[in-house]
Amino acid sequence: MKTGPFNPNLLSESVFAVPPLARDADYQIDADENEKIIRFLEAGGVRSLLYGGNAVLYHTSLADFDDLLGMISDSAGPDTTVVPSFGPSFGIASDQINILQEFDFGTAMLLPSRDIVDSAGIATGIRMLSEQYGKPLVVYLKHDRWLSPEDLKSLEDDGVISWIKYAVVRENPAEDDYLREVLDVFPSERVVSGIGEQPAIVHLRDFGITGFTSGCVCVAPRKSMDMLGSIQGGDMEMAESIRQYFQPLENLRDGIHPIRVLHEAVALAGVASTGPIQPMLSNICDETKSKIQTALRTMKVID
Ligand SMILES: N[C@@H](CC=O)C(=O)O
Repeated sequence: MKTGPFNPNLLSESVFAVPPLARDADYQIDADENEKIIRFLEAGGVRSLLYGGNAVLYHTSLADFDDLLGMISDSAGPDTTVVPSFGPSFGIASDQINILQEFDFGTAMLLPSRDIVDSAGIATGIRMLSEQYGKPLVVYLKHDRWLSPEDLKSLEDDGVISWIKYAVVRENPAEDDYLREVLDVFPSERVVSGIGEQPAIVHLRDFGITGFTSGCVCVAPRKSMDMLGSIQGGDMEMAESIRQYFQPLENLRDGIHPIRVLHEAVALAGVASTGPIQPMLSNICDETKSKIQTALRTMKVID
């Protein structure tokens, strides 16, 4: 794993893969299977990994968190940057920082929660957690106006934000007043589109933000990296064709459940055996599996 302070220049150099987390039959983190996912991504050119929602870290125990950090530190290649996520509750986040401090990650992302929070309180939480960690944190904007632009600006002025994952889902990503307000107070070079390939062209081309995160990259890393390169090189026709390439799987994720479908898709694509998913989620049924196989065939990921 690449260690040392997080370098924001990396945000434009690789798609940020957001992998599922493989577990064995006893629900323990399966280091071998997770390493297969990491090697597959690295072989496709990916150099940035974000363990968060798709790894269901919202529900992880402190012991699992420790195992996870050990596993990803050991498994990621020397040129691969890894960002783990923690939280979402303040108390758990604070306990997890004690564990994070035993490892050499450049930053970590606070998972968002919509319940029992308000903007000023979230800002206080981010400030205190960053101070405890001694490093700036990744802020995950998943819900509209979760953090006001004023609070964001004051956090940026205090130097506690590493970068922002912007993932507020809009029917039309081109119409997004909150994203414009965020970009009025925070540098676009440190904002990453956080909803996969589908809104990435609009976010990068029209809003000028930097890179994108993706779950689907875990079944076709080279394609997703090519999409990033096409957008950056101004070949929007190619970028659009790759966006459409990912649609069959993304449509299933949108229609059923993005995390549960990705967890199985990675297994059905033959990348690694992902095993049982972390409770409070459940593995998908056979009917959904066969829909995923059809999508993967359309994408030519499997025969
Ligand atoms: N939610 C997106 C990007 C990751 O955060 C996905 O899973 O594709």
